[in-house]
Amino acid sequence: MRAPDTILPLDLDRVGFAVGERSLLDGISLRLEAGLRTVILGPNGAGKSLLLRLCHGLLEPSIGRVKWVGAEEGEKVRRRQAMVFQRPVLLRRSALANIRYVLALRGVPWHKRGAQAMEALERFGLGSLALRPARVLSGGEQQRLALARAWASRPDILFLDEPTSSLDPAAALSVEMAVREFHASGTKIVMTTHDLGQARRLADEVVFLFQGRLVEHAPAAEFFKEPRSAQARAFLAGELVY
Ligand SMILES: Nc1ncnc2c1ncn2[C@@H]1O[C@H](COP(=O)(O)OP(=O)(O)OP(=O)(O)O)[C@@H](O)[C@H]1O
Repeated sequence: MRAPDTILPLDLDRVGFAVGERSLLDGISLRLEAGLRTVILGPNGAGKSLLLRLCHGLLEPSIGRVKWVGAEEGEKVRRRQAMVFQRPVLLRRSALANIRYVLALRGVPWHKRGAQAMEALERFGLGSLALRPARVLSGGEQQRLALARAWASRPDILFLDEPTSSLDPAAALSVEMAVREFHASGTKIVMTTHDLGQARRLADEVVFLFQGRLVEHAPAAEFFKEPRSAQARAFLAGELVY
Protein backbone atom coordinates (compact mmCIF):
# COMPACT_ATOMS: atom_id res chain seq x y z
CA MET A 1 0.00 0.00 0.00
CA ARG A 2 1.09 3.57 -0.67
CA ALA A 3 2.49 5.38 2.34
CA PRO A 4 0.05 7.96 3.70
CA ASP A 5 2.65 10.72 3.32
CA THR A 6 2.10 11.06 -0.42
CA ILE A 7 3.27 14.22 -2.23
CA LEU A 8 -0.21 14.44 -3.81
CA PRO A 9 -2.49 16.13 -4.61
CA LEU A 10 -0.90 18.27 -7.32
CA ASP A 11 -2.29 21.77 -7.73
CA LEU A 12 -1.91 23.92 -10.81
CA ASP A 13 -2.85 27.52 -10.24
CA ARG A 14 -3.39 29.65 -13.37
CA VAL A 15 -0.48 28.01 -15.13
CA GLY A 16 0.64 29.36 -18.47
CA PHE A 17 3.52 28.43 -20.74
CA ALA A 18 4.78 30.59 -23.59
CA VAL A 19 7.66 30.43 -26.03
CA GLY A 20 8.56 33.93 -27.14
CA GLU A 21 5.31 35.70 -27.94
CA ARG A 22 3.43 32.45 -28.49
CA SER A 23 1.20 31.27 -25.66
CA LEU A 24 1.05 27.45 -25.70
CA LEU A 25 -0.80 26.87 -22.42
CA ASP A 26 -2.94 29.46 -20.73
CA GLY A 27 -4.80 29.82 -17.44
CA ILE A 28 -4.73 26.16 -16.39
CA SER A 29 -6.08 25.63 -12.87
CA LEU A 30 -6.44 22.03 -11.88
CA ARG A 31 -6.14 19.67 -8.91
CA LEU A 32 -4.90 16.13 -9.54
CA GLU A 33 -5.92 13.90 -6.63
CA ALA A 34 -4.28 10.68 -5.49
CA GLY A 35 -5.94 7.45 -6.55
CA LEU A 36 -7.74 8.42 -9.73
CA ARG A 37 -6.39 7.59 -13.18
CA THR A 38 -6.37 10.85 -15.09
CA VAL A 39 -6.32 10.79 -18.90
CA ILE A 40 -5.45 14.00 -20.74
CA LEU A 41 -7.23 14.26 -24.08
CA GLY A 42 -7.30 16.81 -26.86
CA PRO A 43 -6.47 17.19 -30.53
CA ASN A 44 -2.92 17.42 -31.90
CA GLY A 45 -1.09 20.45 -30.60
CA ALA A 46 -3.59 21.09 -27.77
CA GLY A 47 -0.78 21.11 -25.21
CA LYS A 48 -1.10 17.64 -23.64
CA SER A 49 2.62 16.81 -23.61
CA LEU A 50 3.50 20.29 -22.39
CA LEU A 51 1.04 19.94 -19.53
CA LEU A 52 2.55 16.59 -18.50
CA ARG A 53 6.05 18.06 -18.61
CA LEU A 54 5.00 21.02 -16.49
CA CYS A 55 3.41 18.72 -13.92
CA HIS A 56 6.50 16.50 -13.80
CA GLY A 57 8.83 19.47 -13.45
CA LEU A 58 10.64 19.04 -16.78
CA LEU A 59 9.40 22.52 -17.73
CA GLU A 60 8.86 25.61 -15.60
CA PRO A 61 5.63 27.54 -16.11
CA SER A 62 6.00 31.03 -17.59
CA ILE A 63 3.29 32.16 -15.20
CA GLY A 64 1.28 30.60 -12.37
CA ARG A 65 2.25 27.86 -9.97
CA VAL A 66 2.63 24.08 -9.89
CA LYS A 67 2.47 22.87 -6.30
CA TRP A 68 2.65 19.46 -4.63
CA VAL A 69 0.35 19.79 -1.65
CA GLY A 70 1.98 16.95 0.32
CA ALA A 71 5.59 18.14 0.15
CA GLU A 72 7.86 21.08 -0.38
CA GLU A 73 9.70 21.25 -3.70
CA GLY A 74 12.95 19.30 -3.55
CA GLU A 75 14.52 15.87 -3.61
CA LYS A 76 11.47 14.11 -2.13
CA VAL A 77 9.17 15.53 -4.78
CA ARG A 78 11.55 14.42 -7.55
CA ARG A 79 12.03 10.93 -6.13
CA ARG A 80 8.32 10.24 -5.76
CA GLN A 81 7.51 10.83 -9.45
CA ALA A 82 8.23 8.83 -12.58
CA MET A 83 7.59 9.37 -16.27
CA VAL A 84 7.32 6.95 -19.19
CA PHE A 85 7.64 8.32 -22.72
CA GLN A 86 6.32 7.23 -26.09
CA ARG A 87 9.61 5.44 -26.78
CA PRO A 88 11.43 4.14 -23.73
CA VAL A 89 15.02 5.16 -23.17
CA LEU A 90 16.79 1.97 -22.12
CA LEU A 91 20.43 1.30 -21.32
CA ARG A 92 22.48 -1.02 -23.53
CA ARG A 93 22.44 -3.84 -20.99
CA SER A 94 20.06 -6.56 -19.77
CA ALA A 95 16.49 -5.92 -18.65
CA LEU A 96 17.54 -6.82 -15.10
CA ALA A 97 20.55 -4.50 -15.19
CA ASN A 98 18.37 -1.60 -16.37
CA ILE A 99 16.34 -1.91 -13.19
CA ARG A 100 19.34 -2.56 -10.96
CA TYR A 101 20.83 0.68 -12.28
CA VAL A 102 17.80 2.71 -11.17
CA LEU A 103 17.81 1.01 -7.78
CA ALA A 104 21.49 1.93 -7.37
CA LEU A 105 20.68 5.56 -8.16
CA ARG A 106 17.96 5.42 -5.51
CA GLY A 107 20.48 4.24 -2.94
CA VAL A 108 19.14 0.68 -2.56
CA PRO A 109 21.95 -1.44 -1.03
CA TRP A 110 23.79 -3.66 -3.53
CA HIS A 111 22.68 -6.95 -1.96
CA LYS A 112 18.97 -6.05 -2.24
CA ARG A 113 18.99 -4.84 -5.85
CA GLY A 114 18.81 -8.24 -7.59
CA ALA A 115 15.72 -9.43 -5.71
CA GLN A 116 13.93 -6.09 -6.03
CA ALA A 117 14.69 -5.89 -9.75
CA MET A 118 13.40 -9.45 -10.31
CA GLU A 119 10.24 -8.67 -8.36
CA ALA A 120 9.59 -5.70 -10.65
CA LEU A 121 10.23 -7.75 -13.81
CA GLU A 122 7.94 -10.54 -12.65
CA ARG A 123 5.18 -8.14 -11.75
CA PHE A 124 5.15 -6.91 -15.35
CA GLY A 125 5.43 -10.36 -16.95
CA LEU A 126 9.10 -10.04 -17.88
CA GLY A 127 10.70 -12.51 -15.47
CA SER A 128 11.79 -14.90 -18.23
CA LEU A 129 13.44 -12.06 -20.16
CA ALA A 130 15.54 -10.76 -17.26
CA LEU A 131 18.90 -11.48 -18.87
CA ARG A 132 17.95 -10.47 -22.40
CA PRO A 133 19.54 -7.25 -23.69
CA ALA A 134 16.88 -4.56 -23.21
CA ARG A 135 17.32 -3.20 -26.71
CA VAL A 136 16.41 -6.48 -28.42
CA LEU A 137 13.06 -6.73 -26.62
CA SER A 138 9.91 -6.04 -28.66
CA GLY A 139 8.35 -2.57 -28.50
CA GLY A 140 5.68 -3.74 -26.05
CA GLU A 141 8.21 -5.55 -23.88
CA GLN A 142 10.45 -2.49 -23.83
CA GLN A 143 7.55 -0.33 -22.74
CA ARG A 144 6.65 -2.83 -19.99
CA LEU A 145 10.30 -2.78 -18.93
CA ALA A 146 10.10 1.01 -18.69
CA LEU A 147 7.04 0.56 -16.46
CA ALA A 148 8.76 -2.12 -14.35
CA ARG A 149 11.77 0.17 -13.94
CA ALA A 150 9.54 3.05 -12.87
CA TRP A 151 7.61 0.77 -10.48
CA ALA A 152 10.84 -0.42 -8.83
CA SER A 153 11.20 3.00 -7.24
CA ARG A 154 7.56 2.99 -6.00
CA PRO A 155 6.54 6.49 -7.15
CA ASP A 156 3.44 8.22 -5.80
CA ILE A 157 2.59 9.33 -9.32
CA LEU A 158 3.40 8.08 -12.81
CA PHE A 159 3.16 10.28 -15.90
CA LEU A 160 2.82 8.54 -19.27
CA ASP A 161 3.08 10.42 -22.56
CA GLU A 162 1.34 8.41 -25.30
CA PRO A 163 2.89 5.16 -24.05
CA THR A 164 1.30 2.92 -26.68
CA SER A 165 1.28 5.10 -29.78
CA SER A 166 4.07 3.18 -31.52
CA LEU A 167 2.75 -0.28 -30.61
CA ASP A 168 0.48 -2.77 -32.37
CA PRO A 169 -2.93 -3.42 -30.73
CA ALA A 170 -1.86 -6.57 -28.82
CA ALA A 171 1.27 -4.91 -27.43
CA ALA A 172 -0.78 -1.81 -26.58
CA LEU A 173 -3.19 -3.97 -24.58
CA SER A 174 -0.31 -5.60 -22.70
CA VAL A 175 0.96 -2.13 -21.77
CA GLU A 176 -2.54 -1.14 -20.66
CA MET A 177 -2.58 -4.16 -18.35
CA ALA A 178 0.77 -3.05 -16.99
CA VAL A 179 -0.64 0.43 -16.33
CA ARG A 180 -3.55 -1.16 -14.43
CA GLU A 181 -1.07 -3.24 -12.44
CA PHE A 182 0.89 -0.11 -11.60
CA HIS A 183 -2.25 1.70 -10.49
CA ALA A 184 -3.42 -1.29 -8.43
CA SER A 185 -0.22 -1.03 -6.40
CA GLY A 186 -1.29 2.45 -5.27
CA THR A 187 0.28 4.86 -7.77
CA LYS A 188 -1.62 7.78 -9.25
CA ILE A 189 -1.65 7.61 -13.08
CA VAL A 190 -1.68 10.63 -15.39
CA MET A 191 -1.44 9.85 -19.08
CA THR A 192 -2.00 11.23 -22.54
CA THR A 193 -3.32 9.14 -25.39
CA HIS A 194 -4.84 9.52 -28.83
CA ASP A 195 -6.63 6.21 -28.48
CA LEU A 196 -10.17 6.93 -27.32
CA GLY A 197 -10.86 3.23 -26.70
CA GLN A 198 -7.88 3.16 -24.37
CA ALA A 199 -9.02 6.34 -22.67
CA ARG A 200 -12.44 4.79 -22.04
CA ARG A 201 -10.85 1.63 -20.66
CA LEU A 202 -8.36 3.35 -18.37
CA ALA A 203 -9.66 6.74 -17.31
CA ASP A 204 -11.37 7.52 -14.03
CA GLU A 205 -11.38 11.17 -15.01
CA VAL A 206 -10.61 13.18 -18.13
CA VAL A 207 -8.79 16.47 -18.57
CA PHE A 208 -9.70 17.86 -21.99
CA LEU A 209 -7.49 20.51 -23.56
CA PHE A 210 -8.14 22.59 -26.62
CA GLN A 211 -5.74 25.17 -28.02
CA GLY A 212 -3.74 25.37 -24.82
CA ARG A 213 -6.75 25.82 -22.53
CA LEU A 214 -8.44 23.51 -20.07
CA VAL A 215 -11.95 23.03 -21.43
CA GLU A 216 -13.23 20.17 -19.26
CA HIS A 217 -12.14 18.24 -16.18
CA ALA A 218 -14.78 15.62 -15.49
CA PRO A 219 -15.37 12.03 -14.35
CA ALA A 220 -14.69 9.79 -17.34
CA ALA A 221 -18.21 8.30 -17.48
CA GLU A 222 -19.70 11.79 -17.58
CA PHE A 223 -17.20 13.10 -20.14
CA PHE A 224 -17.78 10.26 -22.59
CA LYS A 225 -21.56 10.20 -22.15
CA GLU A 226 -22.34 13.89 -22.04
CA PRO A 227 -19.40 16.18 -22.68
CA ARG A 228 -20.33 19.71 -21.66
CA SER A 229 -18.37 21.64 -24.28
CA ALA A 230 -18.97 21.84 -28.02
CA GLN A 231 -15.23 21.21 -28.57
CA ALA A 232 -15.27 17.95 -26.61
CA ARG A 233 -18.43 16.79 -28.41
CA ALA A 234 -16.77 17.49 -31.75
CA PHE A 235 -13.55 15.80 -30.61
CA LEU A 236 -15.36 12.63 -29.53
CA ALA A 237 -17.24 12.59 -32.82
CA GLY A 238 -13.90 12.74 -34.66
CA GLU A 239 -14.72 16.14 -36.10
CA LEU A 240 -12.11 18.21 -34.28
CA VAL A 241 -8.72 17.77 -35.87
CA TYR A 242 -6.74 20.63 -34.29
N1 LIG B 1 9.67 23.94 -27.15
C1 LIG B 1 8.68 24.41 -27.92
N2 LIG B 1 8.84 25.54 -28.64
C2 LIG B 1 7.84 26.01 -29.39
N3 LIG B 1 6.64 25.41 -29.53
C3 LIG B 1 6.44 24.29 -28.86
C4 LIG B 1 7.44 23.72 -28.02
N4 LIG B 1 6.94 22.58 -27.48
C5 LIG B 1 5.69 22.45 -27.97
N5 LIG B 1 5.39 23.46 -28.80
C6 LIG B 1 4.11 23.68 -29.47
O1 LIG B 1 3.11 23.69 -28.45
C7 LIG B 1 1.91 23.11 -28.92
C8 LIG B 1 1.47 22.03 -27.96
O2 LIG B 1 2.43 20.96 -28.03
P1 LIG B 1 2.21 19.57 -27.32
O3 LIG B 1 3.32 18.67 -27.75
O4 LIG B 1 1.99 19.77 -25.88
O5 LIG B 1 0.83 19.12 -27.99
P2 LIG B 1 0.05 17.75 -27.81
O6 LIG B 1 -1.34 18.08 -27.39
O7 LIG B 1 0.83 16.81 -26.96
O8 LIG B 1 0.05 17.28 -29.33
P3 LIG B 1 0.13 15.83 -30.00
O9 LIG B 1 -1.18 15.19 -29.73
O10 LIG B 1 0.30 16.14 -31.44
O11 LIG B 1 1.29 15.11 -29.40
C9 LIG B 1 2.19 22.64 -30.33
O12 LIG B 1 1.70 23.62 -31.22
C10 LIG B 1 3.70 22.56 -30.38
O13 LIG B 1 4.14 22.80 -31.71
